[in-house]
Amino acid sequence: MTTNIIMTRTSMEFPREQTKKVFSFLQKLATDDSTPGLHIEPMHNPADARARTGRVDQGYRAVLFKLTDSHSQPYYVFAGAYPHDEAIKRARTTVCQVNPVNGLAELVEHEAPTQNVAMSSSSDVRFPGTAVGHAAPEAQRQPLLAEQGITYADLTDRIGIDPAVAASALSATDDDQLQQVIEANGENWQGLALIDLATGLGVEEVVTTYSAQTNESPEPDTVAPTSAVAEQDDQQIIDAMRSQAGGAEFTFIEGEDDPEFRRMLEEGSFQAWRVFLHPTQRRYVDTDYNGPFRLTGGAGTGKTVVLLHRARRLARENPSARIVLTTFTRSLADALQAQLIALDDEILLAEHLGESGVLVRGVDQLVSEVLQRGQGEMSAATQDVLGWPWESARTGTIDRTLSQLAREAIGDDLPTELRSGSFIDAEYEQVILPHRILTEGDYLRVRRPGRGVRLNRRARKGLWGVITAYRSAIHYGQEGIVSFSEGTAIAAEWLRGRREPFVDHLLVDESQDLTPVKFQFLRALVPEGRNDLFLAEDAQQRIYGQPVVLGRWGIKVVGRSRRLRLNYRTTAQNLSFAVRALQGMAYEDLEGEAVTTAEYRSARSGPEVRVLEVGAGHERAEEISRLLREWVKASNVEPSSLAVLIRSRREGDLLADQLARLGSPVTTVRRGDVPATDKPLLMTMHRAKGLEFARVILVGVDPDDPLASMPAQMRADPDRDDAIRKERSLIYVAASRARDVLVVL
Ligand SMILES: Nc1ncnc2c1ncn2[C@@H]1O[C@H](COP(=O)(O)OP(=O)(O)OP(=O)(O)O)[C@@H](O)[C@H]1O
Repeated sequence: MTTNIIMTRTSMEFPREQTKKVFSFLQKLATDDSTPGLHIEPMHNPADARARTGRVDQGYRAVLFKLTDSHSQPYYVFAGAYPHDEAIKRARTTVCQVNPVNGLAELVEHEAPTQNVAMSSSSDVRFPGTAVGHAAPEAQRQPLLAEQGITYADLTDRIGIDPAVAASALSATDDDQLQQVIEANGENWQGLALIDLATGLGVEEVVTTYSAQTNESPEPDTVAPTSAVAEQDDQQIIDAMRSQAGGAEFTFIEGEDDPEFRRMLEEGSFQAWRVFLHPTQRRYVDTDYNGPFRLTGGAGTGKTVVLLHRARRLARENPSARIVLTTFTRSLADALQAQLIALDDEILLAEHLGESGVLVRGVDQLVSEVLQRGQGEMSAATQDVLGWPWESARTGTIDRTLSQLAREAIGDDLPTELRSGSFIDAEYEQVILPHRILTEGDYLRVRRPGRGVRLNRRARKGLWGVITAYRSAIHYGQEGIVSFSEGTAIAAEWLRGRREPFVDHLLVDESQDLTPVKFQFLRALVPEGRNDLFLAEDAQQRIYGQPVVLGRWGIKVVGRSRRLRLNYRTTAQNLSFAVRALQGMAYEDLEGEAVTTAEYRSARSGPEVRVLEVGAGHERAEEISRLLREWVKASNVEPSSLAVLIRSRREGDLLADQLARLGSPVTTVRRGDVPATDKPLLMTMHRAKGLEFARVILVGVDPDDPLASMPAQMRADPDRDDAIRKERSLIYVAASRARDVLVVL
């Protein structure tokens, strides 16, 4: 008989070489559970009579739970594939149930996790008889959770955590110990709830997050918590798994034709992010907001994943909606589009502004399209931005740039330290363009909050002289050719004057890198309303531009902005190395609020970050070549998931030549897409933004001095504090690209 398969979030984590066999096993199981060779067998003396094992190959077994619904339809919960003995042990000791406290479906180990976590003798927490460990010298420290006032009863009676797990968790005195408890218990909702508590989330909020009721099941009655696990019938468990809250851990494969199943078999891989969202991520995907909403979160917390799911949700709800998904650059937008298709290959993609479906483009591409649409109608907009009426405008290369003119500025009105290209470009983009300043008088009066350097009257006059020279250069240059930032401001003005909007819902990734004119443009692109603007940002990953406060540029965020805290990408070791680069530096988000890293956590652990001291030049290239060869040989990593990240393009080109000569050729990634390749990748740290790799070699970074790799000319920037902030962010961005292994040279 055809069976339904229910997959669990962590069930797909088996060695790569088992993938084909496991998929083939699941395919046969979905067709008929009596297929010869599957060997679906019950257990001797199991903790749960529903437990079964099935034969994947000679040495591997699948762990399953067989449920039968009220129409006698069979369901198999696939709980993973393991070497024979481990599979038997897991099948005998795991229970499939509805948690009696919170109504969530779960697979729990019946035996207490045996943790050697030290228990504090000074704790006033009462542990049950199964408590583990004894007071060690180190245990004089306060247990981590008790320090926040969290009690055993909070964990077990209010949140629903297993008593033995709660006891072990309460005795952990630091993050590492808590991590051990979480890993020993299998990566389930209980671990996620403990991570949330450790990041400072209150018990009440954790109760709300991990509860079947508060996550609005479509049929709340059917997933009501039961008082006795023994009374639960299979239908109850199936309903709990099918509820919205259950979707964080369980997914239903409805026969062989199920699209996710089909793609899993075709692609030979299973991607958890497409299916299992953290309850907090799910909330930001599904909630409607009356106005702009801002989602913040550290590197790898799944901001992009939320945006993709949200775009799909909006598109499914209203197929005629015009949805735009945008980000800082064109290549990141291309990557977003590829991920969107990976999430849903049937999604309707739009080609142009104003079409139904999801249009995925970089902000500059959107600006170009708007300028194109406005041909012949731009005179009011160009008048407001540049001071003369041009019917049309398009972006292009300006003959005499601001930087050149600043360097050439004569006379003593412009102090030498302000003759920096990056400073005057920033002044133009951050102050002059967004305020639409057209005269010296306006510039002398304008307030410049957020700009690090104060300017007196004389300096402002000097700078205005450069701006005037620049604007005459464009005026007398090729008519209608403007820079990208000018084009963005002009497009924003033109959109403001139009009645017919092009967009219903706008979703923006990497918002921290956008300039004020880009925010003005985005605000003008979508009319105010329900689900109009959804911005994802991480202030600590800002490696371009200047700090921006949204409210100043017409974007009024609705309610309190929200934060994702759980890092899905990197191991705890890599994350902790990455955040070290930010220490001692203050960061503010798009609403001017301070950002800290204290609450970031990773659910996975891995090897320590290796820091190797090697000389520059040939020695360095040899070390990298040795590491890459070693990694390529390891059978479980694709060469293209290995990356070498370096500070400058010039250094990168040199290194690529050296590596080729040493017999370790790499593919250098410049602008544009990441090419398909069977070689390891080499790129600048800037270029790696938004990407991720299994293993990373970070070249030329000193962990004790994150500014050591900062180019000399940047140290001389008049806005030095901000340049330093960005340099630290760059190391944070680069180091947080590594999923499993990070080596720093
Ligand atoms: N619910 C989830 N289940 C499994 N994996 C997830 C989940 N959410 C995110 N991930 C994975 O975590 C990684 C980081 O996700 P994503 O790129 O969305 O994070 P981000 O916050 O946008 O990161 P960054 O700001 O560093 O670019 C990806 O590999 C993604 O697939």
